[in-house]
Amino acid sequence: MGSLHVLSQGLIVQMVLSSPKAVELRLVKSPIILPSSRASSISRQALGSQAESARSISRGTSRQFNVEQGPSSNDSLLETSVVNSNIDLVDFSDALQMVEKSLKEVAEIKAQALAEAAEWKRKYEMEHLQCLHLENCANSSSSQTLPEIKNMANEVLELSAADVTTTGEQSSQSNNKQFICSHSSSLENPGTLPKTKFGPEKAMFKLVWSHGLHQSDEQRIVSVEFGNISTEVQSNKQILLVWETPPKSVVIITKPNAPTVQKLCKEMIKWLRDEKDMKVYTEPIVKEELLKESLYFSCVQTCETDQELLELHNKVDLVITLGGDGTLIWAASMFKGPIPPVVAFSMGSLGFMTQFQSDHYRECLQTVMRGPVFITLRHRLVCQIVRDPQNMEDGGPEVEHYLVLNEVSIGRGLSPYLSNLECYCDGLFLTSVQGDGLILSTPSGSTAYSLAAGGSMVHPQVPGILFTPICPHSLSFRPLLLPESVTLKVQVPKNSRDQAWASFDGKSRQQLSKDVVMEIAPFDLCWRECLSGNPSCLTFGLHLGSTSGL
Ligand SMILES: NC(=O)c1ccc[n+]([C@@H]2O[C@H](COP(=O)([O-])OP(=O)(O)OC[C@H]3O[C@@H](n4cnc5c(N)ncnc54)[C@H](O)[C@@H]3O)[C@@H](O)[C@H]2O)c1
Ligand SMILES: Nc1ncnc2c1ncn2[C@@H]1O[C@H](COP(=O)(O)OP(=O)(O)OP(=O)(O)O)[C@@H](O)[C@H]1O
Repeated sequence: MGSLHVLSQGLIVQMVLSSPKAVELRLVKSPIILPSSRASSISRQALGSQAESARSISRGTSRQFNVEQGPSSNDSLLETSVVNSNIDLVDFSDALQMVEKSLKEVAEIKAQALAEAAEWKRKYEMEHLQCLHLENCANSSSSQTLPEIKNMANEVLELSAADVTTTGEQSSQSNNKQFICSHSSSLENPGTLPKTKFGPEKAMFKLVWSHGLHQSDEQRIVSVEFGNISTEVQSNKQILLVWETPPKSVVIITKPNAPTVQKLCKEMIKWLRDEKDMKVYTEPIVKEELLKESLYFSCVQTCETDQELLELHNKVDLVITLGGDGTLIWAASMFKGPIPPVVAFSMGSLGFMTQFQSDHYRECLQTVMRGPVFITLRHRLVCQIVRDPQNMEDGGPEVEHYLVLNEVSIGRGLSPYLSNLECYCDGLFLTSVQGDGLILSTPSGSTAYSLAAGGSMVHPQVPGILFTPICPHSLSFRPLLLPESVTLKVQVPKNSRDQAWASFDGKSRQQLSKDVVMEIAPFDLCWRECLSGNPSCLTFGLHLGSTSGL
């Protein structure tokens, strides 16, 4: 059988492959320490002439070394064997590299297959859930629950997710980019648009992991299942949005009653229409104001009905906000499902989430429209208020739901008493909050009200729900950071002295009396959207820098 010599710390060890499964190690000469310079010069000289014979050894042919002759062997014999050992090591290392490369290829193919399988599973599950939901609807017209809302959202997605495929197959196309999703891969002929329910004006884009400078920074998606992406290592990467077809339509959301904002809005519309040939949407009230100024603005599109507003995400490629954080929150609240990428220009007082300078809007929009650009994916929470119909006096809706980008806050309102809120996490009793109230916040909202109440600042890429008490009475209660997968329930107990009030991103105050239950869960369309490759992806907070703002 074959034998291989290894020089290790001055010892020559012979590895003898005595049978296909057994390797025997023999110490054949010890200790011989060659000066490294000498050994390497011998190696270099010998490499050319010995290479072929060494290769034949590594291939398992019959060449043998004479070093076993023992102490009587002369120096040149030893040097030759050392040289041969080095050459063997080179070949051995080459072979190992080939094995490693093959293993990597196999792992990549496996990851692609897993991703594909998971996507099919996800589609099957979505269809299954849809069927269940339709059956439920047919069986009863009872009040909606949170999972039902999610199902409805999924239905919206399913409608939108025709003709799309996910990541895997494209990943080999680029050496330094890993696809998260694409929604153009089903296009057989790149010149034709896919048969989706989106208007032809909707642009195509894909999301890719942005790699660092080093090859070792590569991330691989190993599992793509029901809205969850698992990677081999934790993601610390920015995500790149790459346009596959140029964006063609934008909606501009403006802060009201601000003359500078109105002025810029007009200027921006003209630039987008005349120089970029873009379709521009605004809110109806903004269009009315514009038309008072000039008939030129009759080209501006708007959403007159609620239904049109619901479908806006299918029509626009970008959302532009002109205002402060409040305007960005307002823009988010307009979209009940996915949100197209948002470019937020700072024209407010603080502008924590509005990082683009309005003075340079042309350069900025040009860069965004050209792509690729970094994006931050931000999650929202869906909050549902469920009222007991028997205790309802005014015949209002039994179930109401709200989407928040920042937080839902529950407080004592004008009541002089401590508020008392029973909190459950995934159905299990968590705690009873006694104090001024409680804030349930997203990582985006962690820098807003929650921060003022002593909560931690959480980077938007860290998934979680912040559970922050407001002025807690008990010293034993502290802010918590919960996983984003949980569903929280908050209830005013029967023995509470007064009712509570909930507000959503600082708006839409709702009374929470003792019969009311409030459920809060992540509105997890975000990743799901990306994965399903929906062109109207819920990507949020487009930015040009390499860091996302905290
Ligand atoms: N004590 C407080 O700090 C407090 C009290 C009530 C509401 N708020 C926050 O105000 C938000 C509503 O904002 P608005 O602009 O419509 O109302 P607003 O006009 O009253 O502004 C509130 C302030 O909060 C800032 N802000 C909003 N979202 C932020 C975020 N994610 N990170 C950092 N700062 C943020 C705004 O820039 C603004 O300066 C609510 O969601 C709530 O978080 C804070
Ligand atoms: N398009 C809109 N329609 C109705 N209300 C809006 C609209 N845009 C913003 N608002 C509201 O106007 C208020 C002020 O807007 P915004 O927060 O953007 O300005 P600001 O307070 O000057 O800036 P900042 O939030 O950065 O301090 C907010 O409460 C917001 O909800």
